[in-house]
Amino acid sequence: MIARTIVDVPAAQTDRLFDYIIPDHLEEIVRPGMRIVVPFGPRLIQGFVIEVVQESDVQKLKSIEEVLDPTPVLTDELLTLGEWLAEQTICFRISAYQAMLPAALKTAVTKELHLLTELNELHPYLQPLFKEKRTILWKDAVDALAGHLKHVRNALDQGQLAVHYVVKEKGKKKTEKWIKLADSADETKVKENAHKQRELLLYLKQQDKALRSQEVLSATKTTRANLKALIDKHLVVEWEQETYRDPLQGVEYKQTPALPLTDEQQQVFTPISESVLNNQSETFLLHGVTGSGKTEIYLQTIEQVLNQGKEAIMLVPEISLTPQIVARFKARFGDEVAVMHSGLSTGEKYDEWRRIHRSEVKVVVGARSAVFAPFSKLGLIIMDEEHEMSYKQEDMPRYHTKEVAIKRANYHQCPVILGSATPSLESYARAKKGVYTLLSLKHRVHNRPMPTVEIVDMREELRAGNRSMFSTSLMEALKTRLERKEQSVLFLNRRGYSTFVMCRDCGYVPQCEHCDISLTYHRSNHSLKCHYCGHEEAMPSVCPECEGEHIRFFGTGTQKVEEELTRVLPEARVIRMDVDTTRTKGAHQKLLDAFGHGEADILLGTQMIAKGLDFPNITLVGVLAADAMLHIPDFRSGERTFQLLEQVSGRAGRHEQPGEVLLQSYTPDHYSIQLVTEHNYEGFFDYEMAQRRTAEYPPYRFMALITVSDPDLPNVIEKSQKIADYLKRTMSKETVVLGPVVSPIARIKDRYRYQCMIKYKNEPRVIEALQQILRHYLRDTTQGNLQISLDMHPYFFM
Ligand SMILES: Nc1ncnc2c1ncn2[C@@H]1O[C@H](COP(=O)(O)OP(=O)(O)OP(=O)(O)O)[C@@H](O)[C@H]1O
Ligand SMILES: [Zn+2]
Ligand SMILES: [Zn+2]
Repeated sequence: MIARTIVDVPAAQTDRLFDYIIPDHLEEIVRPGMRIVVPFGPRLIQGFVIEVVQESDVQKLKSIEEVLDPTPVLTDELLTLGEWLAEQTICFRISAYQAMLPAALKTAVTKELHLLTELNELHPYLQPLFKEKRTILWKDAVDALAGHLKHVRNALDQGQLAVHYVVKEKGKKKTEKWIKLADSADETKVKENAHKQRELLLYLKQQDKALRSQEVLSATKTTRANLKALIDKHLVVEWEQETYRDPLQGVEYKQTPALPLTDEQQQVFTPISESVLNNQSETFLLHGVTGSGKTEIYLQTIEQVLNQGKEAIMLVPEISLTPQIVARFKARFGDEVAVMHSGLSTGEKYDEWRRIHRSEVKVVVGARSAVFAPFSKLGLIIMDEEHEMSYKQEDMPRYHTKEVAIKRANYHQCPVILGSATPSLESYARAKKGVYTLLSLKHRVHNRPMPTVEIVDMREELRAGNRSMFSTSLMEALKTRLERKEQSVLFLNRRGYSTFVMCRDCGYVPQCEHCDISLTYHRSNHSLKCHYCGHEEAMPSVCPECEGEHIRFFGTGTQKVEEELTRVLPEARVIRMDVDTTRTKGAHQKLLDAFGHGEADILLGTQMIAKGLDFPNITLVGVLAADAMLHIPDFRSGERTFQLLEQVSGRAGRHEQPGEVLLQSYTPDHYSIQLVTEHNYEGFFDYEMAQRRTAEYPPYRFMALITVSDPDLPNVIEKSQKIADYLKRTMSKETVVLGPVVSPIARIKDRYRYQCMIKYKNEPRVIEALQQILRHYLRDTTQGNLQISLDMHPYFFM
């Protein structure tokens, strides 16, 4: 038998199947989706078995050296998905497969076999192995059983054995003592007057399953000595069992029942629920204003999926994967929930993944990569805050989570829900065209009012002599909250600072005359540059608009704001949340808890406080610089600004008390800011779509970004020019090829970077042309220093 294998060498030459002989003693065990160790040149490397076939065309094959997994880590579905992913994003298949697995599986892992039943129930071949201990090394089993591994397979299938993985570098695994009633428990061995022992036995009988020793002792208020007596009499068996590192251990979740849905909620719930019940692969776009109760809909849809015996993936952007969100899911579904996000240690992530892999949980709440959760009976995928950019992966494979979700849902014939108060233009446009089913929640739960939003013109403040970062109205509003003992949120957007130039007198920001994109300041030659088309101009010393002299670039940090805040409002208790204050584990939760318990009056923070917060006492939201993101050189910056402001505003007045929002801005007339005052998503959509149509940007066009880099500048210029020329020659007339131009980050790690962009509509040959470019420069990229990276639907133009 032959294993067709993808080997772990991420390179163009090795991005294909290699055949290996499956030695006889492994024949029963090797299946597609398992990791194996194979000889490759002089080395031994890892690989994934893709297919098992009878014959190979290749002569002189080598043999598989070792099998790393007793059961496949990738299902058939995920194997096919990886192939698709590699093609769509133009990456190596090995990179696609590795993106689907927890990092721990890329490193050395020891496998163990654990006995779950009585020794004598095992196949005679296996019994000697488990005579002395209930856990043995997988490797020892392979050595001892050469040729009879199929018995292990059968025992695994029958649930007599289980596979445990131990991440080597994480060292010690955690174990606990477990007990259960022995199968042939002869109760007459317990003396009449040994009440405690009898009680213990009775309890185990009633529970009729394996239990943690410690739990049983405290439930029956018995001592260890009593238990020991029963074990010695062979009435009870005890063993050590590996426990999972539970990232949420010690946190108690009170069970919450489903809330009766409001009429509006019911109206969107019905079609989704029909789709779930009819096993339809349908994509819903749930557009619901902030506080409209989208999460409750997610919860109840998941419940329905679980009732069908199926599984659900709940995707949340990394940044809003807050303890508060996790708590809402844990409170509804308890132990059925696994959590996956970057805050977990390698070991924890691995444990959560295994709980999914072994079908011990039915719901996973997680960031981007959780879309690959190895469920086999998937009934639903939800993507909350679907407009968030973090759903796009920025390293190979550069996939968008939404596309993967829809692909998987297609395979499993189940619905996808994309939810947001501010959907991406792409998704909303597709929903309007009927590609997705549009569902709307236009009102907050129980018709609570949306917060009132007011724009504060910071140019006026400057004119009136106020040079501080807080406007007079914001100070007033903060003071009122202090008096009323209500809470405020202050939001500082740090993204986008310091790259753009702005006039502080009139709010003017220099734009490229060809691209409608803010120009970027270049310190080195004191100039302004467009990163789409290469246009360059001198940095003005006075504002071309108002001739004012306060034209410069911009920047401030949360720490500075905090200092200023304590100076002007010394009586206010402030909690600051940013990357610095949330670095340690659990800090995020602690700060939010403190704020939730009313230990502070003001929560000051960055992006991480923009979403998911649901605190009843917040009645004021202040945004210090609403325009900060508006001027990032990216055609989506208007969209992002609207989305972010609408989301932050949504934190105010979610419960009984009404909310107020103040947006400080130097460009108060910009539509992305203006339309937030009316919470007018539709209006924003129409306006922005018109812009995109004129400038030929997505969703009217697709885009692809090609970045070329090399330590040798002339080489980068030459190669990127040739690539652009080739594309211009091969693409159809309507397709626009922009560049080559210097990348916004012109040099990284001594590599000079240039980029080209393609804007296309109907261009079936795009992927092929790009692959052709990669092939053409194969020698330069493997033997020289040249790098060419491709991003099919770019979200970052750096
Ligand atoms: N049917 C209901 N009855 C009573 N309260 C509800 C109901 N549905 C939701 N709520 C409550 O309304 C508040 C807002 O709901 P939720 O957080 O689900 O909104 P959301 O649309 O997800 O908001 P956002 O997009 O702003 O995060 C929550 O406190 C929630 O418990
Ligand atoms: Zn000006
Ligand atoms: Zn330009």
